[in-house]
This record gives sequence, structure tokens and C-alpha cells, in this order.
Amino acid sequence: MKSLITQTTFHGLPAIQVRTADGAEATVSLFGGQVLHWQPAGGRPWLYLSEQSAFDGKHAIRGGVPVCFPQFAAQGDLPRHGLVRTRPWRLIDQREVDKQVMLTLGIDSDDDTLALWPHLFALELTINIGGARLDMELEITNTGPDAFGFSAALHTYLRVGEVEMAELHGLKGLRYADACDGGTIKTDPMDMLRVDDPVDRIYADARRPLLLDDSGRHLQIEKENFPDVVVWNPWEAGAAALADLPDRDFRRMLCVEAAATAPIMLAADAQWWGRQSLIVGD
Ligand SMILES: O=P(O)(O)OC[C@H]1O[C@@H](O)[C@H](O)[C@@H](O)[C@@H]1O
Repeated sequence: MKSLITQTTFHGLPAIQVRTADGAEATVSLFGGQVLHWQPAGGRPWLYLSEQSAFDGKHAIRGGVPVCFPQFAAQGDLPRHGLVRTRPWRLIDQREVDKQVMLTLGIDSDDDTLALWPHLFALELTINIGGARLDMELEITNTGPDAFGFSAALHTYLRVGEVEMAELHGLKGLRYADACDGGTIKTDPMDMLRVDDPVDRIYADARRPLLLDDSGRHLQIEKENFPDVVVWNPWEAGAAALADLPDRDFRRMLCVEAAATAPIMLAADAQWWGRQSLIVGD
């Protein structure tokens, strides 16, 4: 069987639906350049998507893998998480390679982004879907005459059966800024992280692969060039305050984000790339 790549709409937004020859599935929204759904061959979905997302082509979609650039969260004067999760991207390329599907999406600076952030940029997001893995690579090019500094993240909403039962392994001994405690720097002493309270942590220089154990199903989380890992769950009161997240859905999600939160300087004509791989284990 051949892979299927279909241009469609999802909640009224232009999207690409993929079913690979080996049975993996994905849905990618051109608004935000955002993977919204991913299910490995023979498996269950691994990304959380809020059914209360606005899907209005203006507000960010809550779920999947939003792309943050050139600002992370509220660490600057730009809209939260930057400029590209609330803008249309375009499909640059689609192809089938060894039963896998590779999509390349892009977005460039324009008059609207220049009015907010005076730098020329070109972003490409390459998404590989197939077998047991989802690979995403973000490439950032400075197309302007001057250097700029940026932050970036692949803000991955992982879907879990019950967040209090989920275990995230691989963070022991790492230093993190605890945004739930005024940004205090702490060291994680735990063999694994279990969330039973609001959590909003930036683990700096977290290079090891992580393993998510979701009540017995396993996901390996790897990254290259993104130095940081952000772990976020708003918990009960935080979820209630978010209009686009059903009140109880904080139990169904855990954000584990591949991030570069400290500004990276990019010279004129220079490029930077960062990659995240989600790999389903036994
Ligand atoms: O509600 P937003 O803008 O999508 O942000 C969600 C969360 O994103 C996380 O990456 C941040 O660490 C949190 O501080 C933030 O609350």
C-alpha cells in the first residue's frame, strides 16, 4: 500500500492528513505549522489536542506541537511564545521515503511580523512520520542584514491516560528554573517526575534522552541542539483559568518541550536547527 497525503481542513483550518504505508497517522495544521495528531503504526495517539481550542485562525491551537519563535513564553515584549504559532505557514514539500512521509512547512517574516519584531527570518519545519517515530526539525535562517537573538521551542503536548500515573524519567540531577516558585533555581533529586501539582520548569542544558511511562506504554523523547527541556502542566486551577482547555483535561496532558529558552545569536545569513524525536517503545 502507498502512503496517503491529503490536503484537507481540520476544524475549518487548512491541514494535511497523512497515513503512511506502514499505518502511522498524522494531522498537521498549516495554521501555526502545527502537528495536531500523531499515532504510530499499530499504536494509539500520543499527542493531546484540546477540543476547546479556538480553531479560528487567530488564536493559538492548544495541543499538538506548537512552534515557539522568536520568543519563549512571556520572556520578552512579543506575544506569548512568539509570532509563528498564530500565523499561516505554507507546505513547501511532501514526499514518501521508504514508507515514511516527509512534510516540509515554511513561514517567512512579512510586514506584520516586521511591525512587531524588526528582523527578517525564514523558518522551515520538516516532519517525518513513519513506523514508531515522529521526527521534527526546525531550521531557522536569518535572511536579514543584521544578527538577531531568538528563543525557540517545539511545545509538545503529550497525551497521557492519567497524569498522576505518568512517570517522566531522565531529569535526575539536572538544574531547573521553577516558574511555579518565582523562577528559583533548583536541582531535581528525583529518579522520575510525577505530576500532582502545577509544574512549570525549565531544565537547562538537559541533553539526555527522556522516557515517558504512561501507565505502561513508553515513549522515548530525544532532541538535538535544543539545549533545554520545559515541563508544564497547569493543574486544576491553571486549567480552569484557560478558556481553551476543558477543566479536567490537565489530567490528560503533559507538556515536555524541546526548547532553547536563552537567546541564541544568529548572524546575517546564518542558520540554526533543532530536532525532536518521539519514539514509541515496548
Ligand atoms: O498558554 P500558553 O501561552 O500557550 O502557554 C502555556 C505554557 O507554556 C509553557 O511552555 C510555559 O512554560 C508556561 O509558562 C505557559 O503557561
